[in-house]
Amino acid sequence: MAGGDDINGEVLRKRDRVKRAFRRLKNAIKNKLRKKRQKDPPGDDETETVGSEVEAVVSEEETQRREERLEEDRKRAEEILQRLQEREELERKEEALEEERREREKKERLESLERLEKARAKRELEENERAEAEAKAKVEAAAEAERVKAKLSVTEKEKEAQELERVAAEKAEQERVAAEKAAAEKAEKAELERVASEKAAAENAEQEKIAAEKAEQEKIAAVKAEQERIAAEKAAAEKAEQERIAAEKAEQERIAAEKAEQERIVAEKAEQERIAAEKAEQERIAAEKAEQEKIAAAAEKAEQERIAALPQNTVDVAVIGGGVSGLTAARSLKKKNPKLNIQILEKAATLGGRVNSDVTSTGFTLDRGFAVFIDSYPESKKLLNIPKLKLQPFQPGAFVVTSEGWKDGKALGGDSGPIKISRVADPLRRPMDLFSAVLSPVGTFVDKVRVIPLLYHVFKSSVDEIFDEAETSTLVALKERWGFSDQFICQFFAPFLQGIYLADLNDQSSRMFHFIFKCFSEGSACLPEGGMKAVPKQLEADLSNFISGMDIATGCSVSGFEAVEDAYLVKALKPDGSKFNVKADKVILATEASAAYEIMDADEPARPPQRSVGCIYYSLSTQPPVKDPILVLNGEKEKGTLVKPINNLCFPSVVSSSYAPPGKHLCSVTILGPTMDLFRKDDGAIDEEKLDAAVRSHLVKWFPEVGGEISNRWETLKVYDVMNAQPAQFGGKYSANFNGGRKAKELLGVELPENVVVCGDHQSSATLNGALESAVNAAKALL
Ligand SMILES: Cc1cc2nc3c(=O)[nH]c(=O)nc-3n(C[C@H](O)[C@H](O)[C@H](O)COP(=O)(O)OP(=O)(O)OC[C@H]3O[C@@H](n4cnc5c(N)ncnc54)[C@H](O)[C@@H]3O)c2cc1C
Repeated sequence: MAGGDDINGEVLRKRDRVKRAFRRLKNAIKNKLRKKRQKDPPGDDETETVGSEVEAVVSEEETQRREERLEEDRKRAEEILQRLQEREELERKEEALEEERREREKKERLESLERLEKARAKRELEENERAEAEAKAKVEAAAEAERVKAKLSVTEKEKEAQELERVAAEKAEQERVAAEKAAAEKAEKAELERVASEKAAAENAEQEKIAAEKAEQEKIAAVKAEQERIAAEKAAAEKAEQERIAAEKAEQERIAAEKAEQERIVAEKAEQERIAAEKAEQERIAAEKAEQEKIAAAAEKAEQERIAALPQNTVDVAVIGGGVSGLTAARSLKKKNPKLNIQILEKAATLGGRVNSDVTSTGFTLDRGFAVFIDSYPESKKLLNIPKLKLQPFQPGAFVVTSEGWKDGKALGGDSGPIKISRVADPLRRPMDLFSAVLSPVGTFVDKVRVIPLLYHVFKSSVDEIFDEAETSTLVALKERWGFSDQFICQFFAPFLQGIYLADLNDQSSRMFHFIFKCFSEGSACLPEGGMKAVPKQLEADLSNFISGMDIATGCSVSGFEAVEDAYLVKALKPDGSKFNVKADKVILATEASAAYEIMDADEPARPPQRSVGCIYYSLSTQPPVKDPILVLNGEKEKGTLVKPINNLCFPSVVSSSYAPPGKHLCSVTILGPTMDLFRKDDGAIDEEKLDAAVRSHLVKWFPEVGGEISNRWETLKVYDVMNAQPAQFGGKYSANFNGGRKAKELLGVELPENVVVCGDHQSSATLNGALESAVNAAKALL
């Protein structure tokens, strides 16, 4: 029995242990749940926080975008709120599930406990029943034993019966013990089974508990994971939100910066616009001012022009051009009618035109191109006070430089021979030269004889008769009419006449040849004291004798004239560009032909070609190589080349000492226009150094005895390059003529308006005489 109590006690202890274990498990679960709730309380203020943060970053300045953002924030906040509510709901559901689970577990445990209690009660009951059965069996066995004993005592049989009874009792006892033992074993087995079952149940329960705990843990882990997920989600959402806010903030900052930049740009632009507007305004004001000034200036200019257009001088006659023809025309008019008011308008700074000279600072007089005054010019003799010019004559004839051999008037050819300088004499005027003239190597003896009929012809013929003759070229006249040899023409006539007419003998008129030969034969080539400018100076001085009514304006270039009322307004410009207008009843055009065409704004149907010439002056401190006042001609066959550029030369200071200061001499070298052109540079100017070198080299060949002087000591004073020196007057429509042969009312094919006449060498002959003559005719025509 004691063993059975132990078993029962053990079962009860085990049951208590199981109960305690369940209680601990239950409490542990409760604690865990409570702690979890304390640890993760539901976050009610999240929405507010997010909302406030959202609100905090909202910029007041963003209007539309801000509203949009607010709307987005609001939606986002709602989403978050909804998510939180969902999470709360989820948690509530989880709690309910948890509660339900707990209830279910509790119920299961209670049921389990009830089952265990019932099993225990059943087992107790069975134990009791078994104990009662055992006790009953014992009582019955005792009663049987008593009955057997009672029977044995009666008889042997009874003894035997007793023995049997004892054996039976013993057997029964053994059986009882065995039964008890079996029962005990059975009970023990049952107890063991129960214990085992309890153990198994406990283990099962423990495993279930562990499983439940594990499940709980898993659930907790799941919840935790879910919470973590939610937290992560929340963190991610928060992070995303923060990032979004940060991005938004950055965006806002960017926008703000952009806005600030835009504002700055706008402000800058506005400033620029303001400056530009200011500038434009200033420019407008300036332009307005400029316009006003322009208007004022234009008005002033118009006024000036109006005033300028008014004639500065109102005269009877305006003479355009202050060369010898213009001066002579004015003087002729004044002599005929001293009451006339005359205005001379001259383009250049000085009067005289092509007859002019410069005086150097060292006292040399340089005519602007070699020129001579021929004292036998008929018009000069009439118009000028010849003695007053203090003319100094050249010796008649010339020195001629030759270098080639000739035979019977024909060139021998071959190389140049030795240089010879020979005199070509005029034995009629210098009988002492007869002998040398005959012996001179220049020309043949026949040539010297043939000069006599030529001289006779020009002596006996008047100028009119000469100009009435049939006109040929000079070359034709020399060769065919007078029969001169090539040698004589080449050595004498060519350089002599080309020096006067600046053109080939082919391009010179036979009339002009006869005329000039007559003048040279009857008179002398002279140099006035003080140079050729003495001629216009005398004319100018004559004009100044007229006390009134004679105005001379130099530096006034006439551009044209127009008829105004019954007069002409002659328009001129002063050197400073200001206008100088003259109202004149009558006009004399006394310019070169080209200028006259321009002033008349006329076509130039017969504008004559112009001849040009060059001249280079040297100063020398020693005696000149030619001591006579004579012209030196280049009689070489080849002339007018780069190495033989000289056409003729003279020493003016030997003719007239006034041309050079004391102790000095002046050498004048003439180079014809075509030869000058050989020394022209690309810009048209003369390469003076090159020309000078060539001339000096040529001079050294002519005068080798003073070659060193020429090369080293002669000083170059000036080079004159005279374009438009003379109009060509042969071969064209308007050849040279004489004594009013050409009307002063017509400018080489251009009819002139009423009260306008023209004069100048182009109207007569291209000489000083022609210019004077044309002036007289023009004056006559005007009055
Ligand atoms: C280098 C040289 C050597 C000469 N040698 C000799 C010689 O030895 N013997 C001889 O007889 N002749 C010689 N002559 C020729 C002689 O000098 C001229 O035939 C003569 O001077 C012509 O005079 P002119 O009045 O007709 O013309 P110019 O003397 O030319 O006078 C014309 C004037 O008009 C002016 N003029 C032009 N245009 C205007 C304008 N728009 N408005 C106002 N004024 C204007 C000019 O400035 C000039 O002063 C030589 C000429 C030159 C150039």
